[in-house]
Amino acid sequence: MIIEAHGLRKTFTTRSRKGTQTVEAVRGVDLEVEKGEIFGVLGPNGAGKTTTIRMLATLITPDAGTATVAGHDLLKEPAAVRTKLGYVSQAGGVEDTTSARAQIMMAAKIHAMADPKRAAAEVLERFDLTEMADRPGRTLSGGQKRRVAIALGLVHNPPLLFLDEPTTGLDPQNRANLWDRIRQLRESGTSVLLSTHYLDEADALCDRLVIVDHGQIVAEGTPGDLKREVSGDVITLRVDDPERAADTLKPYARETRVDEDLLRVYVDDGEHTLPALLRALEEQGLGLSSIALDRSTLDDVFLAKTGRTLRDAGAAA
Ligand SMILES: Nc1ncnc2c1ncn2[C@@H]1O[C@H](COP(=O)(O)OP(=O)(O)OP(=O)(O)O)[C@@H](O)[C@H]1O
Repeated sequence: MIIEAHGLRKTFTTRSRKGTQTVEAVRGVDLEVEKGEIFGVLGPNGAGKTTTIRMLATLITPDAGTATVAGHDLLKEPAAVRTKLGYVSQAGGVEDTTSARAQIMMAAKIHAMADPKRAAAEVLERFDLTEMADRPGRTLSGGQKRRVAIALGLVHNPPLLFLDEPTTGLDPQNRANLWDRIRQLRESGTSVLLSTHYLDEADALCDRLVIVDHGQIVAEGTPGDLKREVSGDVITLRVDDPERAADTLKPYARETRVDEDLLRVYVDDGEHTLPALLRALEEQGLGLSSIALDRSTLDDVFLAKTGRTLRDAGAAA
């Protein structure tokens, strides 16, 4: 196990002229991350993902809880933990005026590496950055900057890398490219803990994940397990009277959910259930304007656990 955390908590108190405001950002989080896996923390904006990562990366101290990170006690041996991890923040931390090479060499020196020049050259090559390594940071594209940020986090070859929302703001091509690079990290033996509010990212990239909402874990497992737990298929119907349609279709479904004029029907086998559903609606004289059959997604898991979709919860799914 590369991370084992129990009961992590963090409350922020801010004081302003309007008074004191308290936010319980993380409310008792347990995490177990295996060596060599890509582990995801999926949740909407403000769910507590960054706070959780920052606690595990020794950047802020938990109010309660214990953790062992890369073999060291988080609270008693923070300096030792720090030598074992790379941390790439949401903002990325790439400077505008200095070159990627200079920034990475500086990071190598901070980590007291024997040959900073060589270490920088190696990691630049690994991330296909050699060609643009000597240009000022501001001249790099969004995708290139993100690669430099990850290279900065990896220059000392840590066994564990934290990536806070690594692909936010990237176009689809750069996202796919970064996903491949994160997978390559796993292949080279690096354990990765990443946060994301993208369902497809968690689904495509993570070996296991937790879904967090309001500072708590609401579900945990492999993407496949989580989706199976919710149900096999989702039939989404646009009907005249969704509440009455839900009552009509209940006998055929594991679960039904009404979301404004949409009715979601969770079933084991959509293809074979669909004809019976259509007959039942027709018998009840319920008008139907559209129908879709999909495999359940992680958003259905989120919906089942929290009563909201990730989209409703404020994330760009
Ligand atoms: N330093 C701070 N002071 C006060 N409140 C904070 C601080 N840091 C985070 N919070 C609050 O704690 C809650 C959790 O924030 P956090 O950044 O961990 O969420 P997140 O899941 O990473 O969200 P996002 O996806 O938007 O980054 C939010 O309500 C946030 O406003």
